[in-house]
Amino acid sequence: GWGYAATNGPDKWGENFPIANGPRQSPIDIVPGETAFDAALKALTLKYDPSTSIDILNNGHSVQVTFADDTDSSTLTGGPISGKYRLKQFHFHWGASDDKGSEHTVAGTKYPAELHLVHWNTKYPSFGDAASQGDGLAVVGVFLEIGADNPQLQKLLDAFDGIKAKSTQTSFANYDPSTLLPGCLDYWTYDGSLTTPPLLESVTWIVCKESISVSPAQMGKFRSLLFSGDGEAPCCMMDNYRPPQPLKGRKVRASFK
Ligand SMILES: O=C(Nc1cc(S(=O)(=O)[N+](=O)[O-])cc([N+](=O)[O-])c1O)Nc1c(F)c(F)c(F)c(F)c1F
Ligand SMILES: [Zn+2]
Repeated sequence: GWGYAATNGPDKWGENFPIANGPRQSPIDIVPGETAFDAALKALTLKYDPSTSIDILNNGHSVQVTFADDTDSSTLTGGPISGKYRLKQFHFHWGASDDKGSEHTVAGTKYPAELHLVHWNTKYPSFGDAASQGDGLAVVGVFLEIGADNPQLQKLLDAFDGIKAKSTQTSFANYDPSTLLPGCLDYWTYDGSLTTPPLLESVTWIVCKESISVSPAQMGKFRSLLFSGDGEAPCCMMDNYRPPQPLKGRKVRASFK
């Protein structure tokens, strides 16, 4: 299957997923001087209910926290989207060292990690249906920047010991992902895709301008997870990011001046 190694990584994904070379692929390099402020863009409204968090999973590509999405308890509204989108999961992308790891870049700057909160449009009956529609998904991206220890992140990292290997998971209840959001929710937005196979072009991307902090030791904890399964030769989970893709004429709008 696909991964991030030289043999099955981003340069090879087009062999099984031809949309990899499509017109609205993600991530992209965001160049602030080339974005357009859009006064019509609304503020983001993220309403998350901690009781909807279910479990934390090493899915072999990232660490993912999954949420119950059978009711409108944890939703995204406002921002560039119309209607209501439900939170399905959040996960991260990170590097082998602190000088890389994010998927989106800002005028070429790479951050050590990037958080993705994946939501689906409730005008469709399920996540799977939404994922195949041009307006089906909305992913909020938050950059992690090296700085002080982040206590909210630490709750997550403390659960990693039970999910080191691929396809392991443990219950992870009462976690409020809004504690991972920056204080200011100014954002850039553009039409894009999933950044992992199946690379579906169904994502409205909402990338926060402000980052949250992560300490070097906390970054080390992310890198202690494994791509490999129990009983396989251990392979540290790192550099699980796709590099920026061609903009192909797309406009990036800013919610702020
Ligand atoms: O659920 C998905 N979550 C997901 C997205 C991204 S993402 O980086 O592409 N993203 O959008 O943030 C990264 C990771 N991850 O763990 O690294 C993920 O687990 N992907 C996904 C899928 F697996 C399918 F088989 C499918 F049919 C579909 F529609 C999907 F959308
Ligand atoms: Zn992602």
